[in-house]
Order: sequence, then structure tokens, then C-alpha cells
Amino acid sequence: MKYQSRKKAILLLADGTIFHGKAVGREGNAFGEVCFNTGMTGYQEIFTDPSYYGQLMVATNVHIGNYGTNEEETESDSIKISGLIVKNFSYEYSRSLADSSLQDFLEKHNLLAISDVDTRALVSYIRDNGAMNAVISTEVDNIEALKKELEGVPAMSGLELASKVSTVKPYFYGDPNAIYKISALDLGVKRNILRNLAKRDAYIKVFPFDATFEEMNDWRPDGFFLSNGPGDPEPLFQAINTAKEILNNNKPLFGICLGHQVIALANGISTYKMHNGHRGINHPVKNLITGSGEITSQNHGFAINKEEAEKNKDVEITHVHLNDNTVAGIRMKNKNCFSVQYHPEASPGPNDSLYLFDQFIDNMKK
Ligand SMILES: NC(=O)CC[C@H](N)C(=O)O
Repeated sequence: MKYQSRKKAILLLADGTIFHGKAVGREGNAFGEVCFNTGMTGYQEIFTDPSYYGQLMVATNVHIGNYGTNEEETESDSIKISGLIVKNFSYEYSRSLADSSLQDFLEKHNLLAISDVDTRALVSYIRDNGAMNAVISTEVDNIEALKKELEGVPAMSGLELASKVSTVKPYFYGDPNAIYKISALDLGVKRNILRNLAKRDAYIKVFPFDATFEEMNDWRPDGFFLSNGPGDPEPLFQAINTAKEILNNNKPLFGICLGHQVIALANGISTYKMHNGHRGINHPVKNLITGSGEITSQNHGFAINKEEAEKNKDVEITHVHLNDNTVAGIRMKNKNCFSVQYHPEASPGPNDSLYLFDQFIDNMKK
């Protein structure tokens, strides 16, 4: 076990508020939009989820690192959060399945974290004041210079980030002899989504974020999938066009999170930045078709406009978030298309919503 860092670090918010703590991992600065996740477990899956690209994540669970890390529990090939903020960082770990400490994992991926922060105070502050940019820094005596640099960091609203995490070239996933063929648009796809599709007898061709309908359709797939991913959905012009053409050609389509937002935009429903997003693994959702509840895994900072969705004659709201009544899922009335704002693949989180993958497979059968 390595020695615990004693080096001071700060978290400076864009409005000038400062939280004090200690550095973990490398020294220097880490910029991003500060957000919080309330999950009690699943930190490694969260850190490697491409949807978090460009964000500084506060863990509300007070002990992070205590069960170590395991190479297999990653949702992509690297850490995607830009920095981590915790209360107690556990330098020791205990779990038979773990193959490394969280400290080693962070160092391997060159991630800066800050521990010993009063995360309860921080979370209530950003919950009241909304999501904002921030910097974690070990340069604690240089506040004015840091403030200047922080001013230059672009706001999350209007930011296109899918291109930073998407595959550059198409690739295949699963068994080539599987029954169904799915063309998936990679806006920052989580591994467990591909696993869940492959598990249901699908072979997937994964395309870069800017692939056209023609490119995706050339492979003659049975269905199309639009993935989760980071950033604001509105600047994703090519993806929105691709979605429109998939729908014009009446192909089965399923979208998760950013993919859901792209499907809404393709239907003329706008999206907006939420005061604070939904990030955690116990978010209650009601399925309006069956009347039953689901406990869901969520990670989003944008949402689709509910009034516009209600007025849209082609769209039906199928799921609502029970904490704030925001739209959690839609389907198209006369098309083979549905999407959800949350994460049925979990990883981390509960498996209540896995039926959505079965529903997509059923839609391809029809
Ligand atoms: N997990 C996701 O796909 C997130 C979608 C989008 N980046 C948002 O924050 O709302």
C-alpha cells in the first residue's frame, strides 16, 4: 500500500466558491462541469462511462475505493470523468475479485482526484445553485490565475462531445452467426449495452458518431440503435439527420439517453439543460403503458421538453421520472421506435428495465 497524499488541493467553482481537500493521484489541474452521483456502489463503471466525458464527479457515498477495481468492470477503455471529488478516499481495499487499488487505477489513467472534501456541503451547494464549471487544483496559492483559466472553459450547454469518445472506425461486436443484425451509432456507447444486445442473439456493427443512414443501412441490419454519450444533444446535426432517415425508412429504432434525446430532436422536440441532472442508481420511473414502477440507473444533465412531447402528434410519452415528472421515455405512435432517458443496461444499478432490450428484439421480429 502506498502512503496517503498529504498534498493540499482545492475545488474552485466558477462562481468563486472554494472547497478544500487533499490531492489523490497526479498533481496539477482538472477542469470540467461539476456534477454528483448518489450511487452507493459502481464507481468504476461510472468513471469509465463515456457519458461523463468533461465532468468532475462528486461521489455522495462517503467511502470511495474500499472495494478496489477490477479490469472487467469498465464501461469503456479508459476513465472518462475529468476529475473526482470524494469525502473519504480508501487507499486500502478488500474484495476477492479486485485486481488493483483505486489509487493505482487513477494513477494508471492519470486522473486527478480530491479527497477530504465536505461533499454534503458541496452537493447541497450545487443542488441549490445548479450545475457549473469548476477546477480541482493542487496549485492552491494561485487562485486568481485559476479563476482566469476557469473562465475560458466552455459551458456544457451547446457543447458537442460525442466526437471525443466515439469510435473512429466501424467495428463489430458479438457472434457473427447471431440471428439479428443491429447497426449502432456510437455517441459514447457503454459496453454493457452492447453486451445486452449480443446476449439476446444480436450481432452489432458499431459506427462512428457522424455515420450516415446509408452507411449504417448498407450492412442490411434488422434494427438501428442510438447510444448514450456526453455533451449537449442539440449540436449533433448528423446524428439527428441519421435518426430522421432511419424513421423515414420505417426501420426499428431504439435509443438510450443521448440517443433518446437525438430521437426527440429528430421529431422536432427540443432539449434543455436541467438545473441539476439525474445521476444515481435508485431513480424511480413509472411506465405509463403498464402502470408499474421501475428503479433505474440514470446519468443525464439534459432532458427533452415535456410540453412539446405532449403536443407532438407522432410521439407518446411512455415513462416519467417520479421525482420531478420529467420525461423518462417515449415511443413513436406509427413507427417502430422507442427510447428512454435512463439506463436499462444499468452497470451500475438495478436490472428492472432490462425488458427494454427484449422489446427492441421483439420489434425486429415483427
Ligand atoms: N448518459 C447520457 O447519454 C447523457 C446524455 C447527455 N449527455 C446528458 O447529459 O443529458
